[in-house]
Amino acid sequence: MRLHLIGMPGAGKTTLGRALATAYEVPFRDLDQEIVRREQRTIPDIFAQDGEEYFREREASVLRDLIAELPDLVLSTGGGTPCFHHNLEVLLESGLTLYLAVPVSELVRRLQRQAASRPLLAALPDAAALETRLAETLAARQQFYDRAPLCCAAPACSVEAVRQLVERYNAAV
Ligand SMILES: Nc1ncnc2c1ncn2[C@@H]1O[C@H](COP(=O)(O)OP(=O)(O)OP(=O)(O)O)[C@@H](O)[C@H]1O
Ligand SMILES: O=C(O)C1=C[C@@H](O)[C@@H](O)[C@H](O)C1
Ligand SMILES: [Mg+2]
Repeated sequence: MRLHLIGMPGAGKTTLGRALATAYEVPFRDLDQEIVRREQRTIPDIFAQDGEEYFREREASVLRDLIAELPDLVLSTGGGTPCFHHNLEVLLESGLTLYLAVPVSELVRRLQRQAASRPLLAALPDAAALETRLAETLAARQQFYDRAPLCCAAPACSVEAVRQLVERYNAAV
């Protein structure tokens, strides 16, 4: 089984993905972490040294590599992954994709202390600016996220809740 998690930065894709992989007893990969491993530098460094376009190309190619390599996989994507280089089509065709939906107010709470490690959110002066940026980003990305066949909304999105969603989905198709 391949299960892909998509959603905004701070939605909990990495945290939940790791727990789901343990529960399903399949390998876990985090796309951001795989890019960092292969590039031997952090995401802020990649953005600063080579720009977002380069990052998006690496993201698209590492995504395709992981899917080709691992028939069983829980994959946590980056927040922007489904929105570039036809990655959403790749995700939809190669596994079951779940959108982890979290309100902007909750994302602000979670990301306030971590914005510096996320280049697209760095250098914002305060929580209000972070909230505006996240709301604009979500508005642009919603059309991609909404194409996932499964959606789980915070705070109900536990490992058990996702397992039930997947079970119901598989029984229905
Ligand atoms: N269900 C949850 N409830 C509260 N906080 C959470 C929950 N899941 C994750 N967090 C916290 O929110 C922050 C972001 O979580 P995480 O890194 O898993 O998100 P992400 O979706 O992978 O983000 P990114 O797209 O930036 O990689 C972390 O500090 C994490 O501890
Ligand atoms: O929302 C985004 O576009 C990003 C989210 C992170 O997961 C990283 O993939 C990177 O910082 C870009
Ligand atoms: Mg993550």
